[in-house]
Order: sequence, then structure tokens, then C-alpha cells
Amino acid sequence: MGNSEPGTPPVIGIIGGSGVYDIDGLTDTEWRTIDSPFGASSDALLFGRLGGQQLVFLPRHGRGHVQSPTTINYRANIDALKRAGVTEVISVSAVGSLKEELPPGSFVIVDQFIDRTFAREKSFFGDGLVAHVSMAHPTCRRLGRALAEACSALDIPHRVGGTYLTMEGPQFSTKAESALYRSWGCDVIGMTNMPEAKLAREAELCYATVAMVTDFDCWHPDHDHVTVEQIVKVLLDNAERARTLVTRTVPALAGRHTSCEAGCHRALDAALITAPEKRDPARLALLDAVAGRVLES
Ligand SMILES: CSC[C@H]1O[C@H](OP(=O)(O)O)[C@H](O)[C@@H]1O
Ligand SMILES: Nc1ncnc2[nH]cnc12
Repeated sequence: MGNSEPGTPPVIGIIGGSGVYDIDGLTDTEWRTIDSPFGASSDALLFGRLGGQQLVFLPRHGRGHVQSPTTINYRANIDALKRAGVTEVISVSAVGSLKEELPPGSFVIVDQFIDRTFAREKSFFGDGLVAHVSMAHPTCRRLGRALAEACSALDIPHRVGGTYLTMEGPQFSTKAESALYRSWGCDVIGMTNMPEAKLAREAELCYATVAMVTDFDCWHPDHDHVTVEQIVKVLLDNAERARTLVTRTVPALAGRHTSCEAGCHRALDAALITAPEKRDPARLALLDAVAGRVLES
């Protein structure tokens, strides 16, 4: 089960988005299904090693891209990663650009989100055990720094920091929506990173997203609408660079000997509000992995 106490070695989880259905260069690989009380994860998890580092990969939409952004079981995915021992999660995602200066091919190390999704389970907690975690800084600055350094070393055009608007989908935005999100100052748009980032925080996992721009959405005067065909053309090259980026980033994360300096591994310290004697045993049983650290003490 997940363990992020000081001194425990990191286990890096990679959630691969559109176009990223495997990771190159892993040794000792095994696809393993992890049972979760929250249901079925998008696919089995690929366990392996990269150099000396233990790594667990999950294709967000399943191999062959069979799950839509709305039907992905985000809770099962994060719970399964936690049960697999993962301590930090790198999310790789295709996005549309809402800024002229972020053309297709650019990478953004996202540090903020706006959540416009409305048809998804967004919390592990609820009646019987209520918790409120901070989402002021939704990504881990340490993971973000490692990703940015790897982008620089690989000469990948990238921006450090940016706001990712999560829409419900699966249809792309209307022009009016795209203009609205631009007026809010958002940088990129996608359909998956919420509630994923919220759930990673509740599960006390470090989380950072590398967003790979595939298109200009539909606001751009020279790009009247988005199509999957256009996206896939850019996606294949982006996905190849993302795999290289992950390979380069993972060794930099291997040397952590204390729990995350940004506090991700202690997100539940001040989050539970339900009185101990009022907690629902059925809810507690679901939370053995996600909240075991704070429930056992
Ligand atoms: C294939 S384009 C739309 C699809 O791609 C993004 O998914 P992911 O974040 O998993 O790369 C976007 O959010 C949509 O789900
Ligand atoms: N324009 C866009 N809108 C939403 N999700 C996307 N994923 C890739 N491009 C996108």
C-alpha cells in the first residue's frame, strides 16, 4: 500500500493521456490489475523499472483509447496507483492552446486548473467522513521543476506555469466558450485533468501535468475548428517527445529521501472534519489506501 513517510523511496506513477499508451525502455515489466473499492481503473497498471527506479504506468483512456473523458473512473485510477505504492504522479495530457504564443508542439508545465466538469465523481470523501483539502496550489512544485529542467535539457519548447481549463467534453468547445476561457486568462484546455488532480491531492500524491499542445482550439482566426484528425497528426510527435521527457525526468526524482517538501504527502493532516465517533465504518473501509496514514494514527 502507498507509503510516503520520510525515508521511503519514491515510486513514480505516470498517467499517459491521448497518444501515450505505453512507456519505452522499462525493464522487469508486468501488467497487473489492481482491485479498488472504487471500481475498475482504466486498464491494468504496467509495473516496471527505469534504471534503478520503480515506475508504474497507467494509460488514462485504456490501451486502444476506449474510455471517454467522462466515463474514466478517476477515483479508481488514483486509488489503484496509491495501492500500487505510487508516491508521485506525472500526468501527460494533450491540450488545445488558448494563447497565440503556445503553438502546437509546445509543452506547458501546468500549475493551475479551472474545473468546469460536471458529470464526474470528484472526491473520495463524503457522508460519513467529510474532508476538505487545499487546492490553492494544485500541482507539486518539485515535480514541476524536474519536468521543466528535463524540457530544457531536451530543447523542448515549453512554458513553466499555466492554467489548464478542464471542460466536460467530449465535444470540443464552441467559439463563445473558447473566447470566454481566453478572457479568463486560461492557457490550455483539455478534458481530463480534473478531478484527477483533486483526487491525487486527497490521496496525498504529488501531481504535476505536462500538457502537450496539439491545436489552437477554435478561437484562432486561422483555425476555424478542431478535429481529431488534426490532433492526431501533432499527437504522435508530441507523444514521442513526452516519452523521452518522462525517461529524462524520472532519474531526477529518484533521490528523494524525505517526504515531499511541498507538503503533498501530508495533504490530509488538517483536512478531516467529521468527529471520530461519527465516522461511518463503511466509508472508512473504502479509504484504507487513500487515507490510511491519517486514519490509522
Ligand atoms: C484526442 S483529443 C481529446 C482528448 O485528449 C485529451 O486527453 P488526455 O488529457 O488524456 O491526453 C483531452 O483531454 C481529451 O480527452
Ligand atoms: N482543443 C481541445 N479542447 C479540449 N481538449 C483537447 N485536447 C486536445 N485539444 C483539445
